[in-house]
Amino acid sequence: MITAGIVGGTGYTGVELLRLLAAHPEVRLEVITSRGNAGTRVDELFPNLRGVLDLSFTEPDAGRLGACDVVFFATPNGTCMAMAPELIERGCRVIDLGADFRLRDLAVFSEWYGMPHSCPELAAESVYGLPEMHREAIRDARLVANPGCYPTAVQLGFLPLVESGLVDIEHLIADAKSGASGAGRQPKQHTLLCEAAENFHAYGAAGHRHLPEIRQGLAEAAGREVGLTFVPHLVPMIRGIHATLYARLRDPAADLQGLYEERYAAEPFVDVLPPGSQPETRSVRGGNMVRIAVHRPQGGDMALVLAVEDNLVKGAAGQAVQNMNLMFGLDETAGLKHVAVLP
Ligand SMILES: NC(=O)C1=CN([C@@H]2O[C@H](COP(=O)(O)OP(=O)(O)OC[C@H]3O[C@@H](n4cnc5c(N)ncnc54)[C@H](OP(=O)(O)O)[C@@H]3O)[C@@H](O)[C@H]2O)C=CC1
Ligand SMILES: CC(=O)N[C@@H](CCC(=O)OP(=O)(O)O)C(=O)O
Repeated sequence: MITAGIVGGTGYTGVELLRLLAAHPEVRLEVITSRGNAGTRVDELFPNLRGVLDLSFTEPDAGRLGACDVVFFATPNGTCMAMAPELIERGCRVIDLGADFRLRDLAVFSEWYGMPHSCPELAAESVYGLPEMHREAIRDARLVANPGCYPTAVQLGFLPLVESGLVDIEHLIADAKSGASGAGRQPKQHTLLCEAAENFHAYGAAGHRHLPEIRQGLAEAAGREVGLTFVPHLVPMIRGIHATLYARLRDPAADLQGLYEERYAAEPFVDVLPPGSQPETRSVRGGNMVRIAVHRPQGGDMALVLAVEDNLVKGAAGQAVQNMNLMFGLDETAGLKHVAVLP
């Protein structure tokens, strides 16, 4: 059995990790931290875990966490980089669900996240945990940077087009919508029921912190810089991301359906839908699957890609478990085979 710890077990990604790891056949959860709830039983706070998890929250302690095989950070940005060096020194492997190790250029990190980076050496060795791009490197990584929720959907949606050179990569457009759990569990005015329900709006139109992360991944896939307009929106639902992606085709006769089916044929968590499909967020709710449909509206020269994921699963905790499975040589789908919840 692999022993696991979670730092930050009371946020939405933390409790989602608990749900997935409690049912994982190869994992024993040893430590789950919360400074604000230390001493409280996990199932007192989260009754969905009654009878499946006999643990209480503790203070984050490097000694106890460092004895685990793997430690997940489901914490605000800046937390993982403060603790990861000591844990890795103690021999455990680390998966950060936050953004501390996602960006290669640490000046770009500081610009978007408003903090200096405290461990550039670890940043240099960390692996960006998008298995569909970096599967082999993830297997050997000591430190994995789990991608952001929007970047997972947008990169997977664009990858086949960008890798193949079939589209104009200077003018990519990503129009994405997220449910409110993406904003985390901390109370914020814009996610109050009376603000978010019966309401719909864009945010971050001038620049969102996921823009440099998406650009970095797509540039790597393309072999050169890409131009991207990315606009996120908040929709009145709890879970789910829907990304509508646009790119101008350089070869309007290209077989887009065949391209996507071939690129993702061996991927356990990317489902390319039949021609003409329009995926719904509820088709991935609670599951680790990304469902993608590719269109060429009116047979014109624009490629239109529709991608849906659950922001808390493939966009966060599920992808983190997928990465852990790769790091420990397990079946990549272990603990992630459950079907989405519909309706
Ligand atoms: N929500 C989403 O859809 C996604 C979120 N993420 C990322 O995952 C991370 C967690 O997100 P989310 O679950 O929404 O976060 P929350 O803000 O809801 O939860 C934060 C958790 O971290 C703990 N925590 C906060 N500060 C510290 C600290 N300094 N040291 C140790 N523990 C701390 C908190 O517990 P306590 O204060 O009691 O210790 C709490 O359990 C974030 O980096 C987020 O950006 C990534 C992808 C998607
Ligand atoms: C709806 C909503 O507010 N979503 C969050 C993004 C989700 C997230 O947590 O992103 P990181 O993992 O990079 O922090 C936002 O736009 O800030």
